[in-house]
Formats: sequence, structure tokens, C-alpha cells
Amino acid sequence: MPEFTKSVGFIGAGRMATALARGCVESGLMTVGQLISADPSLDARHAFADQVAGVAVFDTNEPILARADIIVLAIKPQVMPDVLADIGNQVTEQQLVVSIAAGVTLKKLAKALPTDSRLIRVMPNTPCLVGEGASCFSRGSSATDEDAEDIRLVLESVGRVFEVAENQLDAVTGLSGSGPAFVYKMIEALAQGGTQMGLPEELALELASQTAKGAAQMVLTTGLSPAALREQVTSPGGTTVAGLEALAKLEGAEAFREAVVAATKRSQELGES
Ligand SMILES: NC(=O)C1=CN([C@@H]2O[C@H](COP(=O)(O)OP(=O)(O)OC[C@H]3O[C@@H](n4cnc5c(N)ncnc54)[C@H](O)[C@@H]3O)[C@@H](O)[C@H]2O)C=CC1
Ligand SMILES: O=C(O)[C@@H]1CCC=N1
Repeated sequence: MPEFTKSVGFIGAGRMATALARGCVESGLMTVGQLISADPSLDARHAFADQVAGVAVFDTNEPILARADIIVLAIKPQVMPDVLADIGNQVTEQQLVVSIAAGVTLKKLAKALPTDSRLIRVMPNTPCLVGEGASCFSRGSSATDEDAEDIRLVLESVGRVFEVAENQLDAVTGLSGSGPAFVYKMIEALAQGGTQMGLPEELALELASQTAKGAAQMVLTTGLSPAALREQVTSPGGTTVAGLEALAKLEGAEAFREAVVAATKRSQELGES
């Protein structure tokens, strides 16, 4: 594991901050002593402290601003303007500001922070919690190569990471940011099919989840396209073709594509509001 000595402070200790913080500790990249977080919600503070044992959690953002080398804005896009108005003039040039909020552009962030603030916009996903995240980031014009490397290191410790142009981040949000929810729907539906046809619920869920994981791993490791891999499963006149026909009739695959399109459009809207 590479050495990472900076401190990371989360403004907002909700679900995504928890996934990132716990993932970074579990991966061995950071100790709890390098992490702090703040949240006005008692429930969120308790949940964060439960997941990241021994971490310091505050009810105001001041300790984060005073102590963190990297400030992660892990709040909802809707509260971002208020938080930026509160903290804007307290951010120093020694600090890197990272936003994980859907839709909020680097331009919007820069406008609310001191001139030349070092900024990076990140879109992670909750599987960071188990070291299987898919994250993308774009750097602001004042962010340094070291800043980008730091963020790459953090995100790599909890999954895979790609640097992209900022205009791709809404689509990333629609695909990998929201995507786990779409995949959970698919897993749920596969398992329901299994129980409908006689399997016990627990076994059906295990089989559906392992099948999704195995199929994803096949795409990632064989280098074959999903279409080619699908062909390997599909015997002429066999069972898979019967299933694929049912899927096509209900436009199941198109529904997933539409889910990504709708989520991307919502991310674009959040950026405009
Ligand atoms: N949940 C997910 O799968 C992902 C979420 N995101 C982004 O992460 C951000 C956070 O999302 P979640 O963790 O899901 O939401 P969440 O609702 O679980 O967490 C947000 C937290 O911010 C706190 N908060 C509200 N006002 C605050 C303030 N003034 N100062 C400090 N904390 C404050 C809330 O009490 C809450 O605990 C959002 O912008 C979202 O777009 C990005 C990728 C994936
Ligand atoms: O639903 C949302 O808005 C956030 C952003 C990506 C995943 N969750």
C-alpha cells in the first residue's frame, strides 16, 4: 500500500462519506486518525462513527476547515450553496477541496471559494465501501498534479478510478454513480424469478448476486464484449434464448439504458439549478 499521510475531512457524514471513509481505512491507505467528519444530524454522526470506529465526528464544520488537508464536500447538491456560503472564505490555499456532489460544476464551486482554490470534482459510488468502487474525477484549473495523484490514490484504494473531462461527469453520475441502484434492481428481479420458480429466497439472492458479480468479472477480465460473452451462454434452442426472448419482449435491456439516460439528465438539471 502506498504511503498517504494527508488528513481528509468530510463535510457531511452521510452514506457516501461513510462508504469512502470506511473503504479507505479497510484498504489500509489511511488510519482513522487521518479522517474527520462533520454533520449536523445526530443520526448521521452515529452511523458514521459506527462504521468508522474511533473516528472523530463533529457537529459543526469548523474543525474540518481548521484541520483537514483535503476537504470533501459530501453534502447534497441542494444544500451546497448554503454550505459554500458558510465555509467559502475559510478555505486556505494549503487545502484541496473535493466535491462529490452530483451535478455541481467546478465553475460553481470556484465561484463560491477564494480565487485560485484547488478543486477536484469526483463522482464515486457506494461500492467503495467494499473496495469495489468505480470513480471518476476532473480537476479544476488550480489543482496541481500532486492533488490529482492524491485523489487517484484515495479512490484507487477503494476501487477503480478514471480521470475524465468534466463534461463527462454527468454521464458518469448516471452510469456508475447511480448504477449500483439499477444493478440492485436487476439482482432483486433475478432472485424474484428464482423464488417464483421454486428456490428458497436466501439461495435465490445468493445465486443472483454471485451471477451478477461473476458476469461483471468476465467482462472485466476476458476483454470480450458483453455480446460475445452472451453468445457463450446461449445454446441454440436452449434455455438462455428463451430467457432473452422474454427480456426483449419486455424491453428489459432498454429499460436499463433509459435509467442511465434519466439519471444523467437529472445530474445535468442539478447542475443548472
Ligand atoms: N449515495 C450515493 O450513492 C452517492 C452520492 N453522491 C453524492 O454524495 C453527496 C452525499 O450523498 P449521500 O451521502 O447519499 O447523502 P446523505 O444524505 O446520506 O448525506 C449527506 C449528509 O450531509 C449532511 N448535511 C446537511 N447539511 C449539512 C451541513 N451544512 N454541513 C455538513 N453536513 C450537512 C446531512 O445531515 C447528511 O447526513 C451528494 O451530493 C450525492 O450527489 C455521489 C455518488 C454516489
Ligand atoms: O441519487 C443521487 O443523486 C446520488 C448521486 C449518484 C448516486 N446517488
